Amino acid sequence: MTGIGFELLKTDGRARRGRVSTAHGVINTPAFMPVGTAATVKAMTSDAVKSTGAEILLGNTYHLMLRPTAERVGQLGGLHRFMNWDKPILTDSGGFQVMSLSDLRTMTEEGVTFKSHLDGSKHHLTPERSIQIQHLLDSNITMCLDECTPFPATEAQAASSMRLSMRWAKRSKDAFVERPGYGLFGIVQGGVYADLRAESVAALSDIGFDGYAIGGLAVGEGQETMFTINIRNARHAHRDRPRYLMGVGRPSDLIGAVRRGVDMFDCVMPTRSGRTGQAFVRRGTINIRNARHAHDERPLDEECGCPACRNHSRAYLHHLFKAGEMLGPMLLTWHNLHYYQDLMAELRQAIEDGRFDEVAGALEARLNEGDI
Ligand SMILES: CNc1nc2cc3c(=O)[nH]c(N)nc3c(CCc3ccccc3)c2[nH]1
Ligand SMILES: [Zn+2]
Repeated sequence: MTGIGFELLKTDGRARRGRVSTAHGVINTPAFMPVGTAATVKAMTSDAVKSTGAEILLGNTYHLMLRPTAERVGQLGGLHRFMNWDKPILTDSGGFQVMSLSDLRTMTEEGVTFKSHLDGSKHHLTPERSIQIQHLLDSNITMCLDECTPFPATEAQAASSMRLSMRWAKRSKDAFVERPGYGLFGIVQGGVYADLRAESVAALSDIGFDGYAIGGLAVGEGQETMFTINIRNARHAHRDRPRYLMGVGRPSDLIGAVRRGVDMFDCVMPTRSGRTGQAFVRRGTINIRNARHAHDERPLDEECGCPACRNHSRAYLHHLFKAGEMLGPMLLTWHNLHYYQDLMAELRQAIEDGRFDEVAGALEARLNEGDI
């Protein structure tokens, strides 16, 4: 398979330290991938994202097909050139965003028809069209078009939804243009039902993909259920291919999922909550808008090397948010992404040193230290 390369460098229990190689560079795993929905990681320049340590970022088929359209981005040389990001890019296939963003959508065997949340115009997304859009975007890692089964769902609903996604996975694979350094990931569905999940892993393995994503989670099922499903999926899915847990998560979710063998993660929490004033720090979370930070001269996190923590006090960041200054969301986004990358770097090092349980345990204990 020309696609993308994956080297499994070290394991410590089920935790894995690996490396994914693509046409635009290498991704050290376990990896956190910042979300850059509309060709921008909101409030961050490409250089700022790079300075956090991120080695790959995510784009969205749904948003970019609506604006500025995939054809426009393709015409301008693809997403890397369009947003001046020369490292790897992964794009989602659009199914999840259609279900969570657009209204008036109809699902058929063929694909999904929906109205744009921007201007109400009508659009049609099929596996073939989604793969073509991601090719026009020049995405290094393309995701199959799938249906993220709603939660909760009965076993019968989850079964028919998963089986549709498996038929779409085959159509996605048939439409994908194989190129060295570019890959296609299948997405496991099956709701919270173990045997449906196993059926989905088997179906995807028979088709053959460069990597396997665990879909249908982080949709309200809760951490324990997510971990339980995740263990089963991780055990079944190929040892020698990357595993991507979609939509996960908070720092404690990341630590727990790395422990259970996951290699790649995405989540809007660090960026979205950063913009609202929520900072993730080694001892938990801080809502900078809270009055108690108004006179606090300490940085968000003494151990953080980001521009917010090196140059500013909590009092200043509190002021920026109260004053509605755009520098506030910029600095908190920057801090959160920097912290997430530091966390992943610490987990990679712990696996390399064979100290994952000890390091992860200490990190989890600090996250619950309380009042900060
Ligand atoms: C927040 N929780 C969450 N659960 C998800 C489940 C699925 C799923 O079952 N199928 C697909 N295709 N995507 C999912 C996503 C979106 C992840 C994403 C966002 C932005 C850019 C690139 C990728 C999810 N996100
Ligand atoms: Zn910081």
